[in-house]
Amino acid sequence: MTTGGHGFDGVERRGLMFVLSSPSGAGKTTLSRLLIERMPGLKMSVSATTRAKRPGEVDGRDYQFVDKPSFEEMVKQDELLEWATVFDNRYGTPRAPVEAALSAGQDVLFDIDWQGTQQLREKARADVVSVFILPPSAADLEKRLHSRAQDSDEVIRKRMSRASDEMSHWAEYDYIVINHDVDEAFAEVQSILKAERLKRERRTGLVGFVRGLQGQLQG
Ligand SMILES: Nc1ncnc2c1ncn2[C@@H]1O[C@H](COP(=O)(O)OP(=O)(O)OP(=O)(O)O)[C@@H](O)[C@H]1O
Ligand SMILES: Nc1nc2c(ncn2[C@@H]2O[C@H](COP(=O)(O)O)[C@@H](O)[C@H]2O)c(=O)[nH]1
Repeated sequence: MTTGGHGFDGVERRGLMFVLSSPSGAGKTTLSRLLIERMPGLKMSVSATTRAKRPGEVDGRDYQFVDKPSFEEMVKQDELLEWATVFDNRYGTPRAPVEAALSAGQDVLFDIDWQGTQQLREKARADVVSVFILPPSAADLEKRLHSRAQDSDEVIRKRMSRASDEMSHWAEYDYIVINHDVDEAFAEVQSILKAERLKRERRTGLVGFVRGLQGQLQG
């Protein structure tokens, strides 16, 4: 995968893929929206899904809503960077917008499950930074799913019964954030992104930058 661009301090670096996963309702969407609003240079990956649109969701903004045959065609044409079946629906990451953003020097934010994260890691280990969001308690998780008021009791029951399964993958992630309070969890996730942007190994322009500094010192 081609990644490239400039850091905010003018030093070239490879773009990164910033992944948030969690059991349903722990707060990925909330934190993703804040990150996109407040972190320049970060672009949201809009997934394709076969699930029904929730009230208030907008096609192309929240998801690309597609039917099953269209999803299968995307898989067949290798248009998805990763895909998985989650809660009986298909979800996948369209490849082209991610590659375009990374090539343009942007970082890309993903709200995807553990299966998708594993697939991204297999494709681009060095460029994936993964964060697992945990709820403070099971009771809070259930309360959040109800307070979102967008899923039926049956759907919420299904999501609660899958939460333990999803959570069993926590140790595969680079960072773990417990979302007690949105502002605190946001500050933690933001710090992770800021620090990862400064990692030496993805700052491809550092050698030249330091040589330039040394030249100035000698000259
Ligand atoms: N720290 C928090 N305290 C209280 N409520 C929260 C907190 N974080 C998120 N919420 C609320 O919990 C609900 C679920 O959050 P959100 O939709 O962000 O979860 P999610 O992880 O994206 O879920 P899904 O995987 O189902 O898309 C929302 O109503 C959101 O406003
Ligand atoms: N592997 C992928 N998982 C995805 C993708 N887009 C979303 N998701 C995950 O699905 C569940 C349910 O989402 P919801 O919007 O129906 O509540 C959640 O865990 C998402 O992270 C994707 O492209 N690939």
